[in-house]
Amino acid sequence: QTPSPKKILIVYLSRTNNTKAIAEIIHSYVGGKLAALELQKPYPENYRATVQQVVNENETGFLPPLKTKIDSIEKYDAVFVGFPTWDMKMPPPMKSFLHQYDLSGKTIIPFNTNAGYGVGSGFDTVKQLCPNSKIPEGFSIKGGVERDGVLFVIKGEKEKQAREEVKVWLQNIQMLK
Ligand SMILES: Cc1cc2nc3c(=O)[nH]c(=O)nc-3n(C[C@H](O)[C@H](O)[C@H](O)COP(=O)(O)O)c2cc1C
Repeated sequence: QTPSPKKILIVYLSRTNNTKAIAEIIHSYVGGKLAALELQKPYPENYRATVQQVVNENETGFLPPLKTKIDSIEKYDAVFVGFPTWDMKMPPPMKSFLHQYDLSGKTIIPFNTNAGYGVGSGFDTVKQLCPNSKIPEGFSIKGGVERDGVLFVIKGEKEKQAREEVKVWLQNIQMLK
């Protein structure tokens, strides 16, 4: 595969590594820089406590401060943004990222993993928070079900299948020649 000539950044949030695995698959096709979003104050280990905190943050519109800093965002033409579905929405830390950096004029490409309920309002929120960006069709795939103790699943056969689906998607949105 010929990588796209664009300068690419792949930013992702991942708690149990499923979204990270998709980020790495995308990276294997398009190259560029990979960056994990880390928080100044990480979420609790406990799933239920995390869900409760996220529900509260969504209610109040709290944007958790990020530890991750992206150097010279202006040099990137295309920014992939990957996040799990949390509370059927975009997780607050990805909202922090999209608020903090000026992404106008860039192509912003969303991707997602979820427990089988889909992306919810996550991709719509990308459109709302990046009104001056070009936003191609996003990619979403079933990942883990932490509620039921199912954590990392993008491995083995599932990883192979995800790799094929990602390739078709990247071709459709013309990020792969
Ligand atoms: C706080 C929290 C809330 C979640 N809410 C949802 C949800 O509303 N719908 C859904 O399908 N999955 C939900 N999930 C499951 C994750 O989206 C799924 O496990 C995803 O693959 C995790 O990605 P990661 O491994 O990159 O962290 C939630 C997970 C967490 C931790």
